[in-house]
Amino acid sequence: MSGQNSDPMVELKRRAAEEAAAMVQDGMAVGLGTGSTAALMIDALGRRWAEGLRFVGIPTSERSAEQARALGITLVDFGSHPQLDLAIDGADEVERGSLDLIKGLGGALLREKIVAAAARRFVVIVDEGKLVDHLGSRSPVPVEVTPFGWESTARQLGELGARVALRIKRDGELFVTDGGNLILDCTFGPIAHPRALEASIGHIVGVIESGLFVSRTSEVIVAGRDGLTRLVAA
Ligand SMILES: O=C[C@H](O)[C@H](O)[C@H](O)COP(=O)(O)O
Repeated sequence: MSGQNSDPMVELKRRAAEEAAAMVQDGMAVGLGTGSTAALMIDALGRRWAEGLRFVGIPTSERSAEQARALGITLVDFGSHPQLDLAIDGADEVERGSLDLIKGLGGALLREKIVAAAARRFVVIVDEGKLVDHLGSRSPVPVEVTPFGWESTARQLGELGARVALRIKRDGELFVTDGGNLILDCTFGPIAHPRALEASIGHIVGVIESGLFVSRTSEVIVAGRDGLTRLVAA
């Protein structure tokens, strides 16, 4: 994930990632997101670590833990750090205005949501293609469910109006999360009331967590062709 890339959008994402990484200060406890954009941010933090910055990180996935460990970053857990100063992560969709999110196309939504909920500030880094007027316009809502009874859980998600697909990897194997669970990708189309939908999904037995992140975002750094824009929730 590190190194230079000639794709101009990757370069812009790298700048957004560096801007977010610059928010980390000595002594902070920092949530480390998951995905291609978050990986650029962890790389940027690795460079700052090499220059002498010292902080502790809680990773949102085994992938991010491995990357951070390889860079020498000290990792901790919630036992010693139940509250974080800052969490930085990517997203699959960002709703203009509210800055509500869909996350979890990479399958890390549960740990990401726990980390975001534990952080005083939650900063999101995306390219401009992730901005939408209504969540669900392009992305399904990933829902993490227990393997036991997933078919029944899927049926109930379908009753909320979703087209439900069990996530399968390219090699044909089941996608299993870091927590040993399954993902149901739920296509609702444009979502008029994300908060109500998040609550309805959360009430279904067998659901562990959904990828709807409502009222959690402090700031979004958007990488666009015209440069970086910082958005704060309306
Ligand atoms: O589970 C994955 C995460 O929610 C990612 O933050 C999200 O999928 C965005 O990833 P990327 O930066 O690779 O588009």
